[in-house]
Amino acid sequence: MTASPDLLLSPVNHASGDVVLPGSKSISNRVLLLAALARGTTLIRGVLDSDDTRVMLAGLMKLGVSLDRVATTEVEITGGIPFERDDIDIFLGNAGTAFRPLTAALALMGGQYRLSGVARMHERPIGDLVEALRQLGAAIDYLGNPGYPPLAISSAKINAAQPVRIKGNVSSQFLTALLLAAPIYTSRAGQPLVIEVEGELISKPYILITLNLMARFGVVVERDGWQRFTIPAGAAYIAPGLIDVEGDASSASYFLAMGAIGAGPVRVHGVGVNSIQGDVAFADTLEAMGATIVRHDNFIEARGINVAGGQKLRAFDFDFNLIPDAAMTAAALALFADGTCTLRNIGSWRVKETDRIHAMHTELEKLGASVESGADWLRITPPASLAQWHSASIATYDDHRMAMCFSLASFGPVPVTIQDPDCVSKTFPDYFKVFSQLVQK
Ligand SMILES: O=C(O)C1=C[C@@H](OP(=O)(O)O)[C@@H](O)[C@H](O)C1
Ligand SMILES: C=C(OP(=O)(O)O)C(=O)O
Repeated sequence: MTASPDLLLSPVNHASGDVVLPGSKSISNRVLLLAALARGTTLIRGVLDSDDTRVMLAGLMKLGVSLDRVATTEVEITGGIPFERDDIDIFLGNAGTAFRPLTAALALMGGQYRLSGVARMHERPIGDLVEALRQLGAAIDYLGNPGYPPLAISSAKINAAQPVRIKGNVSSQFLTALLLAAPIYTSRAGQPLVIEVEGELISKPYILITLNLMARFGVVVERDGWQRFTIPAGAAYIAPGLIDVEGDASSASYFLAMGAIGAGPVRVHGVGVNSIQGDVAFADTLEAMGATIVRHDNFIEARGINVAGGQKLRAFDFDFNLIPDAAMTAAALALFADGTCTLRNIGSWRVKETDRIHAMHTELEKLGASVESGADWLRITPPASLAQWHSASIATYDDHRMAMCFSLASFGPVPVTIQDPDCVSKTFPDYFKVFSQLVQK
């Protein structure tokens, strides 16, 4: 794919205003699949309209799911299993939340399918999920490198007599995928499906999103800590009628960060105190850095210092394992801190849209920061003075979050160029339009 033209951002001084957030990617793709698997009709409102949800929708349509796009952000789905069509090729771009759950669902459903994505998706691991599905009898072949997409799935006899063991230290999406797909088995079987997590589980709040949404579709998972999950015998999805998707809490992080460094207030609408998304905890990180946060039922507001006027955020040293996506926003904010900032326990960054530890390290250095990094950590010392900032052209590595994070660098004293800004289309096609409406010179 050809890259979009560079975007030059001149220095900005102030940010304030209101943002209506696009729908949550994590909730949208889970709910689209759940509605497709559920008996009955679900109207889903507030669905994210972006690359990641478009590949999920296109995949479901190819599978013969009855799906009506009522409006850009509204989809009506009449579900039921098995899906109508098989023996098809499904392309899922670089959407982890589409690729991993669909792999599990189709492997348990029966039928022949070939699943592929963009080149980077073929470098993102899926072996731990495939191993778990094979324990259940699933027939999955690697069409390229072992442990990675593309995959070929064939019909097989599924049997969950023994607990299935799955690793969760590379991505929580493998456990999410198995949980979401489990009722395809339990609805037809006279026995429960028991999942045991082997070793450490990362990104835990995403599992809570999965369990919450499964419950809304009538499947209550019995849970013993983070170790053991039981989907009861006979458990089947039933359409809840209507689902409203929350605003995306990871997308909210960029705007809340703008309120924190551009005086504010910036108010994001669509997420609030009762959000089921772990990334709302990014507001706590901002508070620790010196921002003032107001939390409401359906909005969060940030106000803070004015870095253009010479003020600084408090430096931090945090474990970011629970909020790996919003953690990138914290890394960009380190440019405005009063000392060295450390991000720990972010090893999953290595296998996301790009190697994010490498990408962050390289691009923050271009702006004048001193950066060190290791297998699962990043340490950033901001430019010592305004004179130490360098104007830079930031590579974005086809990673939407690199583009969105580095827009925050425009609160510094130098112009910043964002390469291939349209890569934000993975989760937030309008990001730079909304950004420009909030900032003032
Ligand atoms: O389940 C989800 O919706 C997600 C889980 C996280 O991935 P990992 O579990 O791989 O960290 C996160 O980074 C991703 O953007 C969305
Ligand atoms: C890691 C991400 O995406 P994916 O759902 O493809 O894993 C992300 O959006 O930051």
